[in-house]
Amino acid sequence: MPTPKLNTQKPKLSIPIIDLSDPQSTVVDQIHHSASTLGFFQVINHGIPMKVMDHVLSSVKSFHELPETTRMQYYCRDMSHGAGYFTNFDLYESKAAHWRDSLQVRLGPTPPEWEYVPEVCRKALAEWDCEVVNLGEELMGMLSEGLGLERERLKDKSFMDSRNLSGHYYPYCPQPELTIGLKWHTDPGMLTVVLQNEIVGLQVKHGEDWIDVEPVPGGLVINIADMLQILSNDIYKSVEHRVLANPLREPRVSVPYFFGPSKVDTLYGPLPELVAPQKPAIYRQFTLADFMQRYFMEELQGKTVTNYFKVSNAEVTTLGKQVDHT
Ligand SMILES: O=C(O)CCC(=O)C(=O)O
Ligand SMILES: [Fe+2]
Repeated sequence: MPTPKLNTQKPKLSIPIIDLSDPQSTVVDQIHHSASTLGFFQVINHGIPMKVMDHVLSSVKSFHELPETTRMQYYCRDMSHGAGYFTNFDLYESKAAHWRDSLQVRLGPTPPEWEYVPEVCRKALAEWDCEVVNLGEELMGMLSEGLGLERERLKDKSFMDSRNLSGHYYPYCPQPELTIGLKWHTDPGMLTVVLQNEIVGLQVKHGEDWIDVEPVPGGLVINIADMLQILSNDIYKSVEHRVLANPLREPRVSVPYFFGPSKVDTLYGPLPELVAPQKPAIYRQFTLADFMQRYFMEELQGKTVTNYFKVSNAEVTTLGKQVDHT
């Protein structure tokens, strides 16, 4: 009898789907587990009506499908009015061009000048902002609890008052293997909530593998970003992700909504509650201005920014303060 072949293939990992209508304590555990491992999860039964989600996706899609001359009225590569539209957002800096167009809107702390936001999207995006702010606070509350902190701790405005969204459009790419939709990166802020249509493309790094984030009807993708990894002293993981160029005729539409801090001169670092002599701070303190400057520098060099702010072994710290060896 032939010996049965050992199945050496690894089981296919998938991004967990968390049902927010499950009992709170289960949800907190599941969110804590996903945030500390893959750094990504999806939520369903989050309370945001499907109609609102569909409206956001369809209005973003409509904008990107307007005649070029109409779209170009909104073309703007800086965010001085709180809105911008650009093809290949990092065209002037990146080594590889991205096969994607993006509409970008800053929602907070200062609202956009709405006349600079494409008219077809105004209503849907304003409505989306209200819904996602609530969901974001809810999630932050549960992420706080997962760390054994007061529910309100991470909901603090100083961590989440910057709110931005992108309306990405990934059109059909004739040679998808030769380019990318969006290069690998980590998100700089605290937490990202991604609404995506039914076209797959987003992938998350896990070891040497890339895991597809399969679209789930009514689901929203949540990922931990760099600042939250740092604040949690590496308990939560900000994980690299990318989007493949779209090989399908149907466009891929996605709307990530980014929460983060906004005060450029406030000091950030691991929360003192999460630092103890046996759990020293992994990161030093820094200002948001330092952080953002580094984010773009490291990105250009193909590195993640969090490494840059790590305390070197010689300067192990306790209670978030540098230990003075002199
Ligand atoms: O398009 C997506 O699904 C994700 C986009 C993304 O990762 C980003 O804009 O940071
Ligand atoms: Fe991202």
